[in-house]
Order: sequence, then C-alpha cells, then structure tokens
Amino acid sequence: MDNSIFKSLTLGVTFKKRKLDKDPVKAKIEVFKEDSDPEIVDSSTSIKKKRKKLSEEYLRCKNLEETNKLCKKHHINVKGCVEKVKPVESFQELFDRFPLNLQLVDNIKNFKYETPTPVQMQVLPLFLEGKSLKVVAPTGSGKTLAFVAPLIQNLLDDRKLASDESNQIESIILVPTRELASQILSVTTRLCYETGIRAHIITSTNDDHMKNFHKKKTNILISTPLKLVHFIKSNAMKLNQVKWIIIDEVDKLFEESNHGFKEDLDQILAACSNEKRKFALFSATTNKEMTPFVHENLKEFATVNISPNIPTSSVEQELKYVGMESAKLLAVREIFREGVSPPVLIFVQSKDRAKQLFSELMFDGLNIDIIHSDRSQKEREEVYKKFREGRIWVLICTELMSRGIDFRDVMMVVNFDLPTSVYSYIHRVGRCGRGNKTGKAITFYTNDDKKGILRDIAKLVEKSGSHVEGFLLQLKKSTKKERLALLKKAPKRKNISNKIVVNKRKSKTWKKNLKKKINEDDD
Ligand SMILES: Nc1ncnc2c1ncn2[C@@H]1O[C@H](COP(=O)(O)OP(=O)(O)OP(=O)(O)O)[C@@H](O)[C@H]1O
Repeated sequence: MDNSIFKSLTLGVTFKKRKLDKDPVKAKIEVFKEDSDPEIVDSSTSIKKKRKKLSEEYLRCKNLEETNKLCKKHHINVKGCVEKVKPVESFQELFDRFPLNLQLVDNIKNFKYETPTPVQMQVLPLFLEGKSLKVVAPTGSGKTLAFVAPLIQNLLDDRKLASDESNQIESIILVPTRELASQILSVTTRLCYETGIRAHIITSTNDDHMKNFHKKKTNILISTPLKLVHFIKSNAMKLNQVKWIIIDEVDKLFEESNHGFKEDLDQILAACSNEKRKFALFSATTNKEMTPFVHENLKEFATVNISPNIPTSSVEQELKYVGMESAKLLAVREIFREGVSPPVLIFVQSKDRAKQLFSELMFDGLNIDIIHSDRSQKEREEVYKKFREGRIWVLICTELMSRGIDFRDVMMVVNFDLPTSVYSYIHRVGRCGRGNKTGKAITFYTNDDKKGILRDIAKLVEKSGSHVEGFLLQLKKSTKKERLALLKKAPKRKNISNKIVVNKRKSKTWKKNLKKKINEDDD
C-alpha cells in the first residue's frame, strides 16, 4: 500500500505499540481496523478517494484471509493465480456472487446437492472467471459438475456479446472411453436444459452419421480423441470457433501405453484454431507425460490440487494376501459367503481373465455379469444400464471401467488381480465411495506380486488413512523400469479355474510312483 496514503490518513494518530502480526494479511487488517476509526475526520475529497482505495484494499485482504482459511480447511491448493479467487462455501453463495443464467441455476438446483464439494468450491468461481485450469482432485469428488456448469455459463456470456443463436461448436470435451463420454453427456444435457446450449456426442464415425451431424445444433461436442479425429477428417463441422477445450481423465490420455493420442491431439488442436481458445484439464491423478503439453498450451493457467495422486479417503481399503493364483477363486467366494452389500465391481487384468472368472462365478447363484471390450457397444450399454438400475449386483470388469465411470452407489470394489500401476489402483478403488458416500476396496495379492508395485500401493493405502501391515511397507520399492514394464505388459497369471489343471507329464510319474508304492505295501 502506498505510504503517502498511509501518512495522510494517519495524521495525528498515535499507534499503540503492538507486536506486528506474523501473518501479513492479518497485520494489514489490524492497520485498516485502526485507521477506519470514525474519529479521524477527513476534510478533503482527495482523502475520501484515498480512503475508498484503502477500504477496497481492506476488503481484498479480508477476502484473502477468508480464502486462505477455506483453502486450508478443505486442503485446496491453488497455484498460478495472480489474484486468489475465494472458494464458494455454498451453491447459494455461487448464485449470489455470479450473475448466472437463471435456467442454469435451476438446473444446478435440480441435482439437489446440499453443499459443493471442495473441488466445486474452488473450480466453479475460477472457471467462471475464465481461467485456463489444471485440476487434480480425488475420484468421485464431483469434477464433472465443476467443469460443465461454468462452461455453459461462459458460452452463454459469450453469446450475450455475440447476441445470436450460435450453431457453432464452441467447446469440446475429450474423454478416454465411450462409456465416460455417454455419462458426461447425460450430466451436460441436464445442465443445458432450456439454456439454449446444446451438447452432443460422437457415437459412430460412419459416413452418414458424419454427413448429418451438422443438422444437430451443437455447441458442446463430447468425444474420445479417435472419434473426434475421424470427425475432423470428414469435415462434418468446423472447430475453428472452439473457445474451451476440456480434457477429463487427462493423464490417462497421455499415458505411455496410450499410443497415438499425441498425434490425435495435434490434429485436434490444429482444427481448434481459435487463438483465444482456453483449456481445462481434469483428473484424480497426474503424470509427467502431460507436462510439456500443459506448458506449451495453457497460458496463465491456475493449478488446483486437492489431495492429488492418492485414493479417496472415503474408501476403506484392505490388501489381502491369498498366497497363489489358484487361491483367489476361494478368496472371492469367501467374500460373498461372508456377505457383501451390492453393487460390487470385480476388476481383473484382462478380458480373458474376466471371461474365466465369469465362467466360474456364474454358477454360484450370484446376480452377476461381465463387461469388456470384446462385447459389442450395444451389449456394453445394456450391461451398464442393468448395473446402474440394480438388475445386476456383481459386475466383472477390466480397466475399461476403471476411469471416471460413475456408479454412484457401488459399495465395494474387489481387485481380483493387483493393478499394474498406482494410478490404476486409485481409479479402480475410486469407483466406490463417490459423492458423499463411503465404500470398501479389497485387493488380492500373491507371493509373485511382491516383486511389483505392491509396496507403492501399500504406501498409498496408508497415506489415504487405511490400515496396512508393516511388512508390506518394508518391501522393495519398484524401479521406474519395473513400473514401465508393468504398464506395457501385465504379469502372466495362471488361468482362473476350479478344475485342477493336471499336468500330463507330472501325472504319469505320479501314477507310476503310486503303483510302485501300492506293490511295495502288498509285498
Ligand atoms: N456437491 C455434491 N454433493 C453430493 N454428491 C455430488 C456432488 N457433486 C457431484 N456429486 C455426485 O458424486 C458422484 C461423482 O461425481 P463425478 O463423476 O463428477 O466425480 P469425478 O470427480 O468426476 O470422479 P472421477 O475422478 O472418478 O471421474 C456423482 O454421482 C455425482 O452425482
């Protein structure tokens, strides 16, 4: 604050000796409190102007103090902001602070959420201020609403300037799977209701679908990267008016194993040529692979971190030793024998293992089904719908269902096979304990798993507040080479089968020895 203002305003005022508050914000507030003493009578208009400036400065600092308190309370860490934006503590505060479209306000209210989650508290106001964002927040913490609601408002605000009913694609939302695209479309459609903003998804890339796409009024386009590249190549609609590029589960798209995503992304960015375009990136985990993209494309962006890269604390996690592969079937049956509260998701590391496990458990009288990439999109959507509606209680799935998929009421996740990365572990476990619910996750591990990332996962389990056996934390930490190898190729595991797989060669010697033993006994 400029000293001359301070001197003129404090003319003749004597300050009691006091120790300066360590916190500069508090110290400023103390000073403002003293000099706003009504006894100081200002005589000239210039002092009035200075006083106004001072009180604005006071409010700013007051705001800053409240902002710091809220961020500390909700473990919200914001970087890259010139000016911190105070989180909203309630949806009503959001509606009071920002002149939102009244229909959008109603659409948000119709979700009947009592209070905003921490990520919504901070991202809603930041996004509404038009900032590019990189957001890392726990699984199931409501990131979808945090980006869709302000996106709609921002497009409507631009609309007021353009004052026309635009049939331009003004925003794209990129996601790693079709299922997640459909899920985000349903949330977006509810929030867009009667606002004049339309959202659509690219479901297929056949020529007819592409040719007729322009007939649908689309302002928000939701798609996987591959389908969007087809869409661009078919010239279905122009993307040069795109103002917002949103990427959900962003680290998944940049993962080493996601071959070709970077090339797809280059084509997408070339098509979204609006130089005023902004980005908003979301995930529960972040990795180094996305850093070059972030620094190259996000200008003056804010980073919001809320408990990044650890499993959500709303899930009680257990690491269960099962000895060897063949014991897993018994262990999973044991879980059901002891009783579970459905719905339950069981993750395995490949579609073949999913089929093997399904063929074993389908005769156990469980209300069970299976989902994997060999099933047609129609079958997958059918299973997905039945599981959501509670007509299936146990669903065997692969990594396909590990990211973003919101089964709001899943009570339990069983990792039948140890995940091949800590990120996969965080997202699988995060399929339960969503919204303000709690959940339970049980992860099997065998003697062979000790050589992999078991210790890294154990560390995460401990960090997120669940109990871990001490010896697991003593295991050797995985090397970068081991982690990359696991990402490239899941460990070989024996087939899942109840039948005792007789080893032909061994059984011959076993029979011969048995015969010899019987003859010896007879003699
Ligand atoms: N403020 C809120 N209060 C209660 N529930 C909420 C709130 N916001 C969202 N939810 C619910 O929480 C669940 C998870 O929301 P969402 O899928 O957006 O989480 P996410 O952070 O995107 O999760 P993931 O990281 O797994 O993608 C949804 O069922 C949603 O309806």
